[in-house]
Amino acid sequence: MLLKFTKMHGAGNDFVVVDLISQRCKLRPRDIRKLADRRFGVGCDQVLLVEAPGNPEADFRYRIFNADGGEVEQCGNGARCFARFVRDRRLTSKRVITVETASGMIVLRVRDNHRVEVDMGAPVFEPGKIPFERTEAAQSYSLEIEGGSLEIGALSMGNPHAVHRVEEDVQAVDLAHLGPLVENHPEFPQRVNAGFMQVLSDSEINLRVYERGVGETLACGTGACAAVVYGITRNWLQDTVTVNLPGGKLSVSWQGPGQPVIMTGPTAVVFEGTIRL
Ligand SMILES: N[C@@H](CCC[C@H](N)C(=O)O)C(=O)O
Repeated sequence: MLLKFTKMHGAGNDFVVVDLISQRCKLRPRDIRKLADRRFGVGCDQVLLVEAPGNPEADFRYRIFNADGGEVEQCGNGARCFARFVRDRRLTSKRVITVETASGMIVLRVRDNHRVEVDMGAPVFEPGKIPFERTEAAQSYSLEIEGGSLEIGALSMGNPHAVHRVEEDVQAVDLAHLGPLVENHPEFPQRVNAGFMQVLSDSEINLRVYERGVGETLACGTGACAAVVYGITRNWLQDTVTVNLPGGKLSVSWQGPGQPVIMTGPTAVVFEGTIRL
């Protein structure tokens, strides 16, 4: 089977985007892993599928697969690339696009200079909905790791996140070691994306994210939203924050509980291609 795709990235978080409206094809987990493979395939953190919506209120259905082949609920940087893709391919001419995801509807607003603003919806703190095996929601939790404890914030941005604040330079964190310990912690039954944030001021943070099903990424949009929300709930941050990630900058705003998180950032097309699966 020959599959057409577009390789894109948002602040270095890279994607293989596949239009399943104009071409018919059923991708199995092993096809996803091959597309994501940086040596034997195209290479990406996530494969994004553009499909016709099931819900009449949506313009498209947006499906997301991590590099390990698992389908997940949400991807913020991918959402921006999704908006650019459907406009570049003339699947829509709208600048405000509503998409259906596994965790509900999100709204994408196309701005100038290939930037897109995403309304990610409100963060969810109830442990059962993250899911996180604690009985009550708290501002922070102590997570047992290798006999010690790590203070984290835990919340869902449609997908699960744990965020830890470091006092030192975030580049000094041994993410290759700590990331998998947090990602696979038994109290997160569906695993978790693990963010490590350094607060530079009340409006700027540095962030590194070890993504569930991927490993360290150059940027994680939902991870940036989760870190800013956690920082605001702890009174470390004000309502609009610049997030510096290894691959670029995102802007995240949140007005407080029940309000949507708004994330803005860049999109880029790297190349288009065809692959035999
Ligand atoms: N890179 C994404 C998040 C992708 C999904 C994540 N790895 C998960 O398993 O939840 C983003 O930009 O949000």
